[in-house]
Amino acid sequence: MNVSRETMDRLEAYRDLVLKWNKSINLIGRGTEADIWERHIQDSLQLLDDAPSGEHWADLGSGGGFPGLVVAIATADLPEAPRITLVESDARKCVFLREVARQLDLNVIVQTSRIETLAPQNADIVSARALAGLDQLMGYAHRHLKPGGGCNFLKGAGWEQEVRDARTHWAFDCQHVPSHTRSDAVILKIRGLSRVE
Ligand SMILES: C[S@@+](CC[C@H](N)C(=O)[O-])C[C@H]1O[C@@H](n2cnc3c(N)ncnc32)[C@H](O)[C@@H]1O
Repeated sequence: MNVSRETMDRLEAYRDLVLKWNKSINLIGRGTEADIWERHIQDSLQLLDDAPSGEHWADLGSGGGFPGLVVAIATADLPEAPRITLVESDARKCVFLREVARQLDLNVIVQTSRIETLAPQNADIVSARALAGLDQLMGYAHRHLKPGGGCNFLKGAGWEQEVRDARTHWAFDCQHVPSHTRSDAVILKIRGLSRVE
């Protein structure tokens, strides 16, 4: 996707910080370092279609910041950049996330917390990648979504079965968009999420 020179500079600075900190904290798999641009950054940028200005976006289990911090960087220059909350239980990863936000001057709040115990975030959009199966993910997201809000999940192979399984406990509309970065992956856009009684 096309991004401005300023955004590209920030993304490159973020990439360098991930690679530097990855020597001491497990932010991304070592085997994916050489491929960080496509495998992690471009992968996360795919969610940008759903980052309208002025909204609250909560990214669950952010790890090293994928996809939430990438969305924050790519929207930083919008007149009303979305407010982005990164939820991560690992305190060391949160130190990293805060340091990136400070260095790149991002509109980001980092919550060092388990998703299940954090006060409801009332988010317009909830995102996650590589966190949990869809059924469990919906339980996490439901707690933090405002009425009418939606979920954008990056999902790998097996996503169709996950959607079928999740329908046991959840009612929802689901659109899937094929990933540009991985042939077996999709972006799942979930709307109208409610618990099946
Ligand atoms: C496999 S990593 C994925 C990280 C990132 N989303 C990515 O795709 O690179 C999952 C992350 O979620 C965090 N996590 C797992 N369960 C959590 C929970 N219940 N509450 C908060 N964070 C959690 C872990 O500490 C870890 O950093």
